[in-house]
Amino acid sequence: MTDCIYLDNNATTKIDEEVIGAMMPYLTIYYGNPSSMHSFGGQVAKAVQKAREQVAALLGAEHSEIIFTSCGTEGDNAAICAALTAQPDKHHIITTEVEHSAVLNFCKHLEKQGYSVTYLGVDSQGRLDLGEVQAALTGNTALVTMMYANNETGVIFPVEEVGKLAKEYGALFHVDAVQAVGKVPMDMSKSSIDLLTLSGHKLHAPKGVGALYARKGINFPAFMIGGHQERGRRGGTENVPGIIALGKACELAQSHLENLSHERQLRDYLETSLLTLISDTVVNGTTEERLANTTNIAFKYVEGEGILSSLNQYGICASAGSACTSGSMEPSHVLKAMGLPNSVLQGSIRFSLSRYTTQEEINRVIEIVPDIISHLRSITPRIEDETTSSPTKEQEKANLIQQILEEEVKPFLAQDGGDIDLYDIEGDLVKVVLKGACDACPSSTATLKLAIEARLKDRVDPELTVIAV
Ligand SMILES: Cc1ncc(COP(=O)(O)O)c(C=O)c1O
Repeated sequence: MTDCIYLDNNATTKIDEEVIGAMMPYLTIYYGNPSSMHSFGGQVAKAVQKAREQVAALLGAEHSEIIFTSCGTEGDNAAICAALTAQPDKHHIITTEVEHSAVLNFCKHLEKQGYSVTYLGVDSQGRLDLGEVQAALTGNTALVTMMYANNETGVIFPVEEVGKLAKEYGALFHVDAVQAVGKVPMDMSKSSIDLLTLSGHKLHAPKGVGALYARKGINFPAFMIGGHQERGRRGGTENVPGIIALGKACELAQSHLENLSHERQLRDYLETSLLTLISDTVVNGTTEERLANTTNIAFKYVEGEGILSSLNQYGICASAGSACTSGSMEPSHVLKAMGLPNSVLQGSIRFSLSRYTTQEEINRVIEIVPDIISHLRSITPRIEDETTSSPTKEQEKANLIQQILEEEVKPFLAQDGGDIDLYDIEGDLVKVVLKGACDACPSSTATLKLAIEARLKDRVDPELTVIAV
């Protein structure tokens, strides 16, 4: 299928024709290596430099502050690593529960390495509480990392205010702006942001290229260690065609920033029409601080998967939950963090528009969706909100770990006069404080840790990690 009504632009975007035109010669004619000493490579190095300036211009940054990467995930991981490596004495990170997995899963990984991470929640509108950010900051906080705009709801966080708070506590501030760049004007020269990630395929450049902004003066140890490329901050021969494409895409995005009313008007028309025509329909996330191209609508009492597959039959592409989690029946972690009821969690669909979306396409969607919803509501059992919430998989896992620690490990330790003073279960990480006979000897603590870990891995989940002190 090549011809569809594409309303899934937060997942990826169509490559702009001008972008293709700019990059093609670097796939065919100008294939030199920018590191080469000869002029065939030198002209490519000049083109890469121009692209760097185009990216910098969109961000209001200096060209030396731009590091090319392979994608948003790499940018997020590299920025977080750099911030932590630059401050080896600090071990605390603040992030939010609604991040993309590129940040969320990396933070979970860092917890296993011994970092402590605070995951800030959001309210039912997907908004962050600045008071909670302030309360979480300490002198030990190395980094605050959060998204500019949410990929599922489009809700925009007050990043400048968060950055100012982070500064007060001497913490670095990284922003995952993968969804925001090209949709929100930015000026790093006046910003409180230290590190910022963007990804080419979200702004009409190809997949496989991205960029990271690192404020001048920030110690940025290399994430990928190799050659001297990117001023020694990211080794490896550059993805030249991708970089040229990204530069052009940023130039085009900059000129389009003034025309975002196109997406906004179509999005508002789509949203208002669907809410008016279909009963039991709500918008997820605040409609105040929100990306112009995104609407996340809950069609209550039906399954999102059913809606998507019906839309697909009409050639309409949308999304239920983020692209990386769709395919599983688990409701979106973003909507769950907003504390929304089951009926809303199940039937939520994200429509994300672009500058290519037309009025005719939106009219067609408005024509089709009410029929789809009324048909699905007539043939499927109504999804009700639970009065008492059943435990999630995470809760079930935590309950089993608790049971094993209480009923098996504690009696075992007690045989030698030992006990567990405290334990804490956070996802796949179990922290255990041993006491009594066990705390006298470090080697016996290490042996007990291995024994507890082996039992939990065997009985609960092989991914579990135990820290015992
Ligand atoms: C907010 C956000 N951050 C990071 C990423 C990851 O970007 P990439 O797909 O380029 O790795 C995405 C992709 O959907 C995203 O929406």
